[in-house]
Amino acid sequence: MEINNVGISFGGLRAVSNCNIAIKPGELVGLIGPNGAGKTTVFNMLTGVYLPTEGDIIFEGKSVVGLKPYHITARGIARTFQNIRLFKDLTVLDNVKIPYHIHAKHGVFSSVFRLPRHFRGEEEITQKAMECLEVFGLADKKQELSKNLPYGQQRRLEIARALAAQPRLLLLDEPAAGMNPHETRDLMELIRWIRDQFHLTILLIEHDMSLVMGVCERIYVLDYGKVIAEGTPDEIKRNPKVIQAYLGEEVRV
Ligand SMILES: Nc1ncnc2c1ncn2[C@@H]1O[C@H](COP(=O)(O)OP(=O)(O)OP(=O)(O)O)[C@@H](O)[C@H]1O
Repeated sequence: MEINNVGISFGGLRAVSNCNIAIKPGELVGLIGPNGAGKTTVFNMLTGVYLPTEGDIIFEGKSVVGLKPYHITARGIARTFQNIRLFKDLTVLDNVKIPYHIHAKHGVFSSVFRLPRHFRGEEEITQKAMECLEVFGLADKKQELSKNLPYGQQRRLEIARALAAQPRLLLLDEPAAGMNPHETRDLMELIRWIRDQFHLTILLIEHDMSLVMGVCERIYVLDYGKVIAEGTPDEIKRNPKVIQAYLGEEVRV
């Protein structure tokens, strides 16, 4: 994935400018920066929520700029949100089944007329969704309404649902927000594991510096909408520009 000279303005505000980020297949990369630096805006441009004012975003050799979020998901990019956005009144299982339909082979025709192909397709989707829930330790919660899960499990379910869209690039917006240190550590191990297991590329936004440093192989730092540094966790920790950008914020490294 390549973000080439991307920028966006909201009225007079340059939220992101001249942003260049390149991620190779299989990398686990962090995107960090102080509050309001433009991290979520970058995710919103990658997923078609916002249209960049300039620049291009190339995924697997083709531009995704101008595509609708649904089409971008179908092209292989899935995300989670800073504020959990589950289908609250659906069960845990249904939350994970829905994205599998993007790739379902049984079409609308066989579903409307309840043809055998529809039932075979549904069975296959249920099985895949259950396997996905197993990975996230949520299989025994399959019939619960997602809104009734404890917070940490809702966060895991959101990642499970993103994974169910069978992406090749997974974007995680503060996946550990609100989790306790124990849950956070487990989640980070899980993120590494799913990257390896499902051959994913992952870009994640995270506020907890120790966490980003521990899990990511490479990090980009945004400040006032600009990439001010890129490097390994060690390089980033020592980078004077990064230290300067974080002055006044609590930095846990
Ligand atoms: N739809 C919008 N309309 C106007 N301004 C916006 C919009 N979306 C984002 N912004 C502004 O763009 C800037 C970057 O916001 P963004 O949410 O991307 O930052 P962030 O780095 O993700 O911050 P945080 O760490 O606090 O989540 C902020 O000044 C924000 O107020």
